[in-house]
Amino acid sequence: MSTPHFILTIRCQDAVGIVAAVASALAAADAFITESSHYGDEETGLFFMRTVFRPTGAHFQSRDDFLTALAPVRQRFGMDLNLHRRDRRMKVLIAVSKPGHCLNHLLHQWQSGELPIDVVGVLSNHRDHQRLTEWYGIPFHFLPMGADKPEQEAALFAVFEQTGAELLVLARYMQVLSDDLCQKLAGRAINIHHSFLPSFKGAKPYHQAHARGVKVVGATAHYVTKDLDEGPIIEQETERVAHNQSAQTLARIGKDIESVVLTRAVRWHAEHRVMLNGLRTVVFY
Ligand SMILES: Nc1nc2c(c(=O)[nH]1)N[C@@H](CN(C=O)c1ccc(C(=O)N[C@@H](CCC(=O)O)C(=O)O)cc1)CN2
Repeated sequence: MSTPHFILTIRCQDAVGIVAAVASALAAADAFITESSHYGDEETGLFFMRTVFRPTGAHFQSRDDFLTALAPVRQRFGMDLNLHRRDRRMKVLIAVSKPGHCLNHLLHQWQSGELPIDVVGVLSNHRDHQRLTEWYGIPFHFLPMGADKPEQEAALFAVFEQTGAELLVLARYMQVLSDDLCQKLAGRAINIHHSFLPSFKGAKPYHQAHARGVKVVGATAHYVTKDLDEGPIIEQETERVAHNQSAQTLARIGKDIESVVLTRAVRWHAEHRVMLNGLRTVVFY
C-alpha cells in the first residue's frame, strides 16, 4: 500500500521565521516534503502556506501524529492550521436549476476520475436533470421554490447536512441564497456566474454584454456571499466574440467557459489549494 500524502494548509498573521519553523517541525517528524507554496500579503499582513508531505519515519505516521508535531508551531504563530489526507475525497452536493451544462460537465469529470470528490447528491428546484442524475447513480433531491423561501432553504440545508456534504456547488442554480444560509455555508459554497465579473452582475449577463458590444465574454467561479455575485473570486476565463454574434451565440460560447471554470474551481477547492484572504482568495496552483 502506498504511503499516504498529507496536505497542510496554514493561514496566520505574517511574521519572520514561519516557513523555517514549519519546515523544521516537519523535518523533526521525518516528513518528506514533496510540494510547498507560501505567500505573504503585505496589504492584509496575512501569511498563507500549502505544503504536501509524506511520512518516512516509524514514529510519525497518522494525521494526529503530525498535528501533535505541529502543535508548538501552531501555537507560537496563532495559526489557522488544517491537515488533510491527500487521498480523501471531499463530499460535494450540487445544486442546479434549468441550465444543465455545468452539472453535466461536473458529473462526467467526476465519473472519469478527474475530480478528487464524491458527489453525494444533486438538488434542484426543477426536475429537468433528475434522469441524468439518477443515471449516474446519484440521489436527486427535488426542492421546488414555493411561496415559503425559508422553508425551501431549510430543506436545502437539511440535505447538505444529512448527506455529510462539505461543499455546495451552485452549478447554475438560479435562486439567490439568503444571508442566513450564506452564513451557515461560509467558505463551503461555490457559484458559477456567467460573466467576467465585476462586469454584468445579476440576471441575463449575456444580454447585458451583447448590448454593451463587448469583444470578450467570460465566466467567474466565486465563493457565495450574501451580496449577489460579490463573493471572493476563485477562477475566471474569457473568450473573444465578434460584432455579428447574437446574445444567444454569446450564451452558447459562454456555456463551455462556465463548465470549465466551475470544474477547475471545484478541483482546486477540493485539493485545498484555495484560501480566503478577506474579499479575495489566494490560489496555490
Ligand atoms: N447569496 C447568493 N446567492 C446566489 C448567488 C450569489 O452570488 N449569492 N449567485 C447566484 C447565481 N446567479 C448568478 O451567478 C444568479 C442567480 C439568480 C439570479 C436572480 O435574479 N434570480 C431570481 C429568480 C430567477 C428565477 O427564478 O429563475 C431571484 O432570485 O429573484 C441572479 C443571479 C445563485 N445564488
